[in-house]
Amino acid sequence: MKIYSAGQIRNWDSFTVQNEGITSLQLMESAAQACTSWLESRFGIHKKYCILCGPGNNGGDGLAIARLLRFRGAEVTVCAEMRTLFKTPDALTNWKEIQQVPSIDCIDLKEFSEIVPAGDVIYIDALFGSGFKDQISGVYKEAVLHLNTFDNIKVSIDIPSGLSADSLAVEGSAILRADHTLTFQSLKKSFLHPETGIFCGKIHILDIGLSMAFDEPANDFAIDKTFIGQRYNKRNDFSHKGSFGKSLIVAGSYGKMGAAVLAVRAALKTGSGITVAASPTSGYNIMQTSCPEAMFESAGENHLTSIPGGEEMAVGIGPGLGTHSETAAALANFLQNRREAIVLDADALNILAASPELLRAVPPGSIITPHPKEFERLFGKSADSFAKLKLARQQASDLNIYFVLKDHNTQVVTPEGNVYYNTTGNAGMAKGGSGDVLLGIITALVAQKYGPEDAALLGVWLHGRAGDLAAKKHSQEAMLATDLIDEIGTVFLSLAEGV
Ligand SMILES: NC(=O)C1=CN([C@@H]2O[C@H](COP(=O)(O)OP(=O)(O)OC[C@H]3O[C@@H](n4cnc5c(N)ncnc54)[C@H](OP(=O)(O)O)[C@@H]3O)[C@@H](O)[C@H]2O)[C@@H](O)CC1
Ligand SMILES: [K+]
Repeated sequence: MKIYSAGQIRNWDSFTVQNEGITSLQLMESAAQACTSWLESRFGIHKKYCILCGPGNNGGDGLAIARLLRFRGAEVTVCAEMRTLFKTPDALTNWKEIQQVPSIDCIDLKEFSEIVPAGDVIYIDALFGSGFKDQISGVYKEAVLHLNTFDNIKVSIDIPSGLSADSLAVEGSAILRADHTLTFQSLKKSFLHPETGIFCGKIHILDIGLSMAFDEPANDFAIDKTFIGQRYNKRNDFSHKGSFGKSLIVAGSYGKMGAAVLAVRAALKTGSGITVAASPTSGYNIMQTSCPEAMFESAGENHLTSIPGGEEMAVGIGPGLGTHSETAAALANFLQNRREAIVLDADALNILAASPELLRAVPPGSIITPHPKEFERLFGKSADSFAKLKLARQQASDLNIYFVLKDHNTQVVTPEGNVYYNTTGNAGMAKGGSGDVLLGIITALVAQKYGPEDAALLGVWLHGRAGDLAAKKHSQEAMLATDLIDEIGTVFLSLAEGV
């Protein structure tokens, strides 16, 4: 799914009006109907709503929702700024319609800050949407700050008010903290960054009938199920283990063999035909017992002192390696001789951070998977996640490599400057071992001849989906990286069925 900017969303709106033979007022009605149906299916009928309406079309949506909810038997109060009222023709039309509907209470927004919340009222935020600029002030700010103190359920229409669709909010500005955001047709960029996404609560994408023929270039994408379905290659019945390639997982040191085992098990479960663990000899028994399906290649005593060439193999390096100077030298030597793309994580990245000149030796097309601290060690501190992404885009292009920036919505950054936000995964995955599993998954996909972009995209999506299934079974608190590996099979089954 493409992620359009606020300006492009406006173009999408106009395109739909021009090409689908509907008016902008009908589009507003369609948006209001989608929201009303969602509210009823979620909260039931005959509920009490208080709808805060802003001056533009987001406010117009709120008014149309108020009318539809009232017709369906809900108790509805509308709060709007009576001094300036509504600025767009469609919002004004809906304001006139509201006057015809019996028993909708209308109160001035300036009185809202005096309101004491009633426990059973659901608050709808239709103050500002994609036309919002800068920061909230005056009566709108007071309303948002007051509403944020309520424990009641808060539902934002399209975007939490005060949040821009495309960028970080102005520091210190008021933003509505929603429990749910009902957004139209596609995700907005700000929903996918931690500083801004935190205001959205649970995000629900509603189809309001924007034209599917609309197509403008974009550099930002969300990795969703349809997208993955197009990139996943089903196995054919006449394959043998050689068809699925060989993975070499270079991982582990004395006391850190767990990370190596997780990466190797993940590679095995992701379908690598032949999987070899290159680890220190002290980890031999651990690896052979935990992963009998894998082969073992000794590459040092207690830490790695050499890295096998891995010719014709997909190579993933990093989990549990440690940063011993001999291991660092082995990695430097390997990079200088390796031509084909590789996957790097964890201590491999820490070694690169200590010798940044080595970054230039990373083969083109390689995938590196830093968590926020590892990225900072490699490229320095960024002011925020938007600035970090800009830096990652620049580095991916300069170094001709792919980044997997691990985060709440992990981002895959390509050398061409595209960013793909992952939409699977949960907070239960923010624990030791999860990154080791991701390295194993991506390496196994590279072994199966996925190009680096598809391996990274499919890898992060699959990893997150397996994490979601593990959380469902065990809870976010109790789930382990091994539980995640156990769910990889279920994800493949659903992919093969096209679900
Ligand atoms: N996408 C679609 O296809 C569809 C979109 N729809 C809906 O339309 C919404 C977008 O509507 P929109 O463009 O009218 O903008 P919106 O967010 O209501 O705000 C603009 C108003 O706020 C004002 N304003 C701005 N910043 C301000 C500030 N800091 N402080 C104070 N005021 C400020 C601004 O004033 P101005 O800048 O013009 O002076 C203007 O009056 C979208 O989110 C969705 O809900 C659906 O109806 C149907 C299909
Ligand atoms: K809103």
